[in-house]
Amino acid sequence: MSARPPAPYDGELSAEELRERLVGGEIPVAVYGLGKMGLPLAGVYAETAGDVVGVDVDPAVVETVAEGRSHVVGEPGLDELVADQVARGRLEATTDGAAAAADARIHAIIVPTLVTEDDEPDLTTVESVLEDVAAGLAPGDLVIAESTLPPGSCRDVLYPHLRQESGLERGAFGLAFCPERTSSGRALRDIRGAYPKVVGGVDAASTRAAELIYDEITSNEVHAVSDATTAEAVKVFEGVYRDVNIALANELGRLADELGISVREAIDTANGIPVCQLHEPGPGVGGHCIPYYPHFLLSRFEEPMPVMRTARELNDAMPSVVVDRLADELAATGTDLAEASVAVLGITYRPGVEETRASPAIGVIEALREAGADVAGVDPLVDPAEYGARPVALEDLPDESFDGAVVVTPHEEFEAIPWRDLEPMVVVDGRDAVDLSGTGHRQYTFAGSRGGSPPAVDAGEGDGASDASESPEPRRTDGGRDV
Ligand SMILES: NC(=O)c1ccc[n+]([C@@H]2O[C@H](COP(=O)([O-])OP(=O)(O)OC[C@H]3O[C@@H](n4cnc5c(N)ncnc54)[C@H](O)[C@@H]3O)[C@@H](O)[C@H]2O)c1
Ligand SMILES: CC(=O)N[C@@H]1[C@@H](OP(=O)(O)OP(=O)(O)OC[C@H]2O[C@@H](n3ccc(=O)[nH]c3=O)[C@H](O)[C@@H]2O)O[C@H](CO)[C@@H](O)[C@@H]1O
Repeated sequence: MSARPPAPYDGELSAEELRERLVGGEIPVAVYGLGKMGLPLAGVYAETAGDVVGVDVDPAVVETVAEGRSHVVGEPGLDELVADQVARGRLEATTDGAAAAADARIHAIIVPTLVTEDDEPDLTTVESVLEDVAAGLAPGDLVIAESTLPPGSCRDVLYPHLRQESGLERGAFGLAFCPERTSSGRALRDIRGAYPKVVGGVDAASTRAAELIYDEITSNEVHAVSDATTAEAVKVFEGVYRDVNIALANELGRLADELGISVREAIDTANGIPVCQLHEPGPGVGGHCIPYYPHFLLSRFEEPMPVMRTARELNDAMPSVVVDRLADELAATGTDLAEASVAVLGITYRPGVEETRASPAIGVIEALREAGADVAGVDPLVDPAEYGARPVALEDLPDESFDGAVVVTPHEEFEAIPWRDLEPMVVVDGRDAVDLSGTGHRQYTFAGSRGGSPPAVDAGEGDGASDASESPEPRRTDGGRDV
């Protein structure tokens, strides 16, 4: 039986030896999860370490990668990287996680960590990967968790689970939390070094091993923190910061009508000093990062967290806020929302990203249907029918006649919408993404436009000139739900 490859954790290798073995392809790596983040990560590990097996439970994903193709859309450079690394035998793919674990010495976990219907962190997917890893774990191995986790998970869940299932003693293998600070659409750039890489181990040897490995992966610095829990907190804090600040922007955006200004213009101007970094108002917060991370704290600890809780509730209410604005604007034209036909433009949570988890469009569709409206959906990446909206192809929009539209996620394909050819309607633009001046449509831009127009500008006026004295009656600003 051939000797096992060098061990990254047990300290037998000096720092220099570990680096040499890693870049020399002598330390096999398994990456569990080949999704929007996992496939780019596996590709970068392959270009660095040269002996990588990607594991995924989806046979279609594995088949695609094994053929040297990427199933992830909208990631510059990923198609070429996967094709090159697979062709050179540096990257393989399998559904057999236990077999991959038996051969690997580094085990990187990057599968989804979501929340249950009760907003409890859901680690079942991570735990299913732990079963595979434990089946092949050997003394000296290093396990790296990249999936975002509630603080304390490596110490209290992952490490005990791995010890119990593998039968290995404490100190026989390493575990470090090394969060993915990556955004869809720029994953390779981020993983290769856009930001410092944070690493934190369950013990000093785990931190050391992770530090040495990521020093080869990233061109940026590697920031070793005190322990795994600190590293887990860093990642969750980044997300919570964003959720709370988006909520603040949304709360300010809702004031635009009563202020009679463009809050977006005011935010852009206020952000002209470093101490102020207000975020973008919008129709809500989607994706499987930001809406979930606050629950990794809210559900786990006794200390009251009113700011995070209120921010989450406020962001969750935003789809109803924009639908209320549509109802008001339609009423101003004599149309009852309950009798209206409405197109929802953009179902995914961000432009160009094929992801609908927690997308604000889902809340907008639900609120429109609850109001009795006839709801259509337009999206180049997903089928609106799967989200309760009648699918309409972008090119068929001129053949339709809607009373209203809500711009939720402005895919770049929407720049081709021939607004002048569409029947006049009320358009609620949640992202300040369209300029309908002179088109005959009645536009309401949530929080106003960057150009300085307040939210409600009749297309006929064109320049949006108005002041508070002309602003409409103060509106109910909580989406019909007391926040
Ligand atoms: N997407 C982002 O912007 C982002 C950014 C930073 C961090 N993250 C973290 O990375 C995690 C993964 O994100 P993603 O966007 O790659 O998710 P994704 O949904 O795109 O991909 C997850 C992949 O894991 C596979 N999978 C599920 N269960 C598995 C199992 N037991 N074994 C092996 N594979 C399994 C799925 O088939 C899928 O291909 C997130 O939950 C988050 O914690 C995501
Ligand atoms: C490494 C990692 O975990 N990366 C995550 C990833 O997050 P993500 O891909 O989930 O995308 P986000 O950009 O956070 O957007 C989430 C939702 O919030 C809406 N939004 C956003 C900003 C704003 O000012 N106003 C808003 O309304 C937006 O429309 C969307 O629905 O990248 C972010 C950096 O881009 C990171 O910070 C974030 O940790």
